Order: sequence, then structure tokens, then C-alpha cells
Amino acid sequence: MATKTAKQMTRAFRNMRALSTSAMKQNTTGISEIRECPFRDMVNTVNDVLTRKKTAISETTTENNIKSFDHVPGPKGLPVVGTLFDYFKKDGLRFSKMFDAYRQRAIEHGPIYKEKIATISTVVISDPNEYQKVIRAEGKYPIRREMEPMAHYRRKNGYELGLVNAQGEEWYQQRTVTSKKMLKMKEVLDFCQPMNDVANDFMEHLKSIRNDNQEISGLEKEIFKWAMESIGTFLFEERIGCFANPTPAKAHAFIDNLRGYFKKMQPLMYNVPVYKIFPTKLWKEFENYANTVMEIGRYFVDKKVKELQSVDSSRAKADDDEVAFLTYLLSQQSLTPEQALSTAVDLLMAATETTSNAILWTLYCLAKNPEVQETLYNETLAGINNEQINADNISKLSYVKAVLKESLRMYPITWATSRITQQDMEVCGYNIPAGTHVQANLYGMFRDDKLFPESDTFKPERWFRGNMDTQLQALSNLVWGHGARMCIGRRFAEQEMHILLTKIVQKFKLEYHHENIEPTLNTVMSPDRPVVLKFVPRTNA
Ligand code: HEM
Repeated sequence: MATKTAKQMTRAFRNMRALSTSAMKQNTTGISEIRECPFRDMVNTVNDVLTRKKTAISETTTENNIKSFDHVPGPKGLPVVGTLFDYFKKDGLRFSKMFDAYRQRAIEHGPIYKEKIATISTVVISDPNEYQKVIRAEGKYPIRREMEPMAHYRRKNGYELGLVNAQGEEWYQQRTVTSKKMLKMKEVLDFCQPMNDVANDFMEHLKSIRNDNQEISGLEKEIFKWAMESIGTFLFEERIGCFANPTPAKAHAFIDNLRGYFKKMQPLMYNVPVYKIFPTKLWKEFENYANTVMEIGRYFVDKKVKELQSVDSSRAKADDDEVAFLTYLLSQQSLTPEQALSTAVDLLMAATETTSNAILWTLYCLAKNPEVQETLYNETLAGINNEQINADNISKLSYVKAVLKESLRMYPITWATSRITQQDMEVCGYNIPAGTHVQANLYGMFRDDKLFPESDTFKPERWFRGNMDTQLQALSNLVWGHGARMCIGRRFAEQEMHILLTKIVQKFKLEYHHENIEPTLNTVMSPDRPVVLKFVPRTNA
């Protein structure tokens, strides 16, 4: 695992030296200033695409009987701010409930509508067949709308954008390097053992933190620790020790700050981005969280860099397949050290908030549906009775896979997709010009009874072969995005979640005795109140 070719080591060391130097430079020079229009990045991305591919909308309209873009229905807004004030009215729409706003708008305006909220213009599609056209038209470099506050923070502070926000050739290079490790089935299956170890330790941890009523207060934070330990083990090739009592200070700070970071990012993403001109209170809070997240992310990466520098390169002999993730990333000539750092931090951030919320929702669904929980328990007993889960037996977990899919359908962590079209196209009978921001209304589709009968009921069986047509099966995958830019952590995430869920139901019966939980957005879809579950030990566990 820790060995590599001498050539790779040389490259890695060169990168590491550069990484340490640039880190120092950033610390001493501080924040870089903005010299241009604060909205330039957003405008530039769209203009670039438009310049490349634009054709006259009016021509298309008359030639093919396709209605022009202007005719796409949608809520009427005011000049400049668009529909922004709809989100500030008493009892109006809420940024923290955008998934609901999209659903309501779609019910009102139909399978395609357009809306301008301050500086964000979007076209929302709620017909899975029509959205296929967007998927099929994706080029080699799909463009997702950047997460503006995150990208602005990185530009302002001289950091690389990283895999999540980079575009074009720059994105492609980082993606190609990263996917070799993250999307290869063998590489991910090899990670079963460390995932089992983390999950086993988490089970012990859960036992120890239950109160007299067998409930766990602050379960969110505890599951976050699991998610961080799990991705940390993959990225840094060592255990962070998140389950120790007390939690290591760095891990503790990372968890607290990352949660704050995602919470503050949500309102910043939709509001007028005045923070680009002067630092609002909200921006300052976000920036503080971001500083700590970057600093701690950098600390973990630097720690690994120092360790690698102390390895005797003459002993090392291995190819890319055998070296662990960060070692591999740092040794890639096609990535600058800063790009490697930003991508590693992106993975750490993207992996924790998403999987921990997905697990929380799934546990909640299981607790609310005891019959489903029993079926799942019986399946795991028949397939894997307290054994380690490995590459051979993981295929027996078909029910746990259906449970997770169903939970992601009801509570899609990412509730809408995002693409900027790169060519003119027809959708729902309208011309959509190149450079338009288009989204699939995932939450709206997943909760549509016409597509998913009894859509508000948790029914994992609906995912079984023969129970659902293949197009709807494909629709469920959209929670991971699509095409060349689909979630790079999907395989990793599914595997670690399948393993943890199996272990939890084998050991505990879950109960929930409090008020119903509703979704809210902390960037990803999260429970709107503490998930106070009861973990009752199984007698044979
Ligand atoms: C429940 C778990 C998760 C869900 C639902 C999820 C969902 C998504 C979605 C929808 C996207 C956008 C894809 C697109 O635009 O087509 C995405 C991108 C991404 N995800 Fe995940 N994700 C999850 C877990 C993870 C994990 C565990 C990691 C890292 C190990 C990760 C890393 C990333 C990265 C780096 C990107 C950007 C990829 C790119 O732009 O090339 N995600 N994720």
C-alpha cells in the first residue's frame, strides 16, 4: 500500500515541496483582491458557451415550429431582482425549502418553467423523458453551475477551484486523475475491509453514547464523525480517530465548521451576491467557517506530505494501482500541488455532509417503517450474519440497496441537477439556447404520484426488478448526477452506506418517538430537527 516507483516518488516530492512553499506564500501574503466585476465569473462562463455555440433563436422558431425561449412559462418577476421577493414574503417561498418551491412552481407552470431569482436564471424540467435530451447533449466537458460562494472564496484567497468547481480542460484533467482511483470497482471493493473496520468501531461508539432511554442526542454529529473517519481513511491512509473520547480537536473543529459552512452557503447561493462587493455579516460567517475548513483540510494533507517525504524512495516499487489515494494524487504530473490539495479538500467536504445526511434519512425511514426494518434485518441475517462484508458477499445485500435508493428518492440529498447547455436544443417544445442553466426537478419528480405511485410512502420493494420500468430506474440515478460529471464518490458512498446500514440493523432495532421530521436545505437536504432515534439492542447481537 505505501510503496511506489522511484519515478513516482520523485514526482511526489517535487509536488510536495511546491505545495509547502505555496502554502507558506499564501499564509504570508494573505487575501488577494478582486479587481474586476464581482459577477464576472458567472457571466463569463455563460458567455463563453454562448459565443461558441449560439444560433439565432428566431430562425429555429419559424423553421421547426418550436416555440421560442421567451415563451417558456414561469413566474413573472420584477426587473433586475426577478422573483427574489417571493422568497421574503411572510408565508412565502424559502431558500431553505427550494425543493418545495420547485415542486410548487412545476405544479403551477407545467413540465418546463423558467425563473429568475436575482442573478440566477434557471429552467426547471419535471418530465424525465424531456430531461433525457439534456443528458444526451452533454459534451466532453459538462458544465455545472458553480457553487458561487465556494468558488468566490477560493478565488479570493488564491486557492485552486478543485474538482467541484473547475470547468473545461482544467476540470477534465483533475477528473481523469481522480476517477482512476474512485470509479474503478476493484479499487472501491478493496476498500471493504477498512470500511468494515470503521463501521465496527462506530457500532461500539454508538453503544457507548446511548442515554438511559437508549436514545442518542446529537446523532447528526456522531454520524458525521463516521463519515469523516470513513473518507479520511481512504484519503489519508490512516485513521483520524473521530470516535475517541474526547474527539481529536482537529476533527471536532472540522466537523463543526463544515456543518456551519454548508448551512451558510445555502442562503448565499440564492441571494444577490453583494458579498462579492463588500463582506456582509452572512459572508463573514461563511468565510470564517471556510477558513477553518481549508486550514484543517490543508493540515491533514500537509501531514501526509511530511510522512511521504520521510519514506525512503529507494525501497519503493509499485504502480498506480497499489498506492493509496493521496500518495497517488500528489504524484501526478498532470496536477499542480495546489490542484491536488483543493481536490483532496473537496473530497473530504463532499463526502461528509452528503453521506451523513443520507444515513440519517435512511435510519429515520427505517425507524418509521418497522416492517421494512424487519425485512431488512432478515435479509442481512440470511445473507451476512454478523460477518465482515467483503467483495464476495456484498452482492447479497439487495434489500439494503433498495432501502437506500428509496430513502434517496424520498429525501434526495441533491434535490435538483444542474447543467449549462452547450448547444441549442428543443425541450418540451421550446427552444433552449446554448448557455442556459437547466435543472431536473428531482424532488418534484420523486414525489410525483404519476411517476411513483404512493410517492409519500417508503416502499423499497418498488425498486425490485420487474416492479418498475427501466426509465424510472434510471431516473433514480439522477440523485448522483449524470454523464461524465456524475458524482465521483458514488461507488465509495454506496458501499460505505450499505456496510454501515447492514451493521446497524443487525445490532439494533430502531425506533422514533418524536414529531415528524421535515427536510430543509443546508446546501444538501437535511433533517429540520434533531433525529433522536432509539437504538434498542437486538437480543442475538
Ligand atoms: C449520498 C451521497 C452522495 C450524493 C447523493 C452525491 C451526489 C452528487 C451529485 C448530484 C453531484 C453532481 C454530479 C453532476 O453534476 O452530474 C456530485 C458531485 C461530486 N461528488 Fe458526490 N454525492 C455523494 C457522496 C459523495 C462522496 C462520498 C464523495 C467523495 C468521496 C463525493 C464527491 C463528489 C465530487 C468530488 C463531485 C464533483 C464531481 C465533478 O464535478 O466532477 N460525493 N455528488
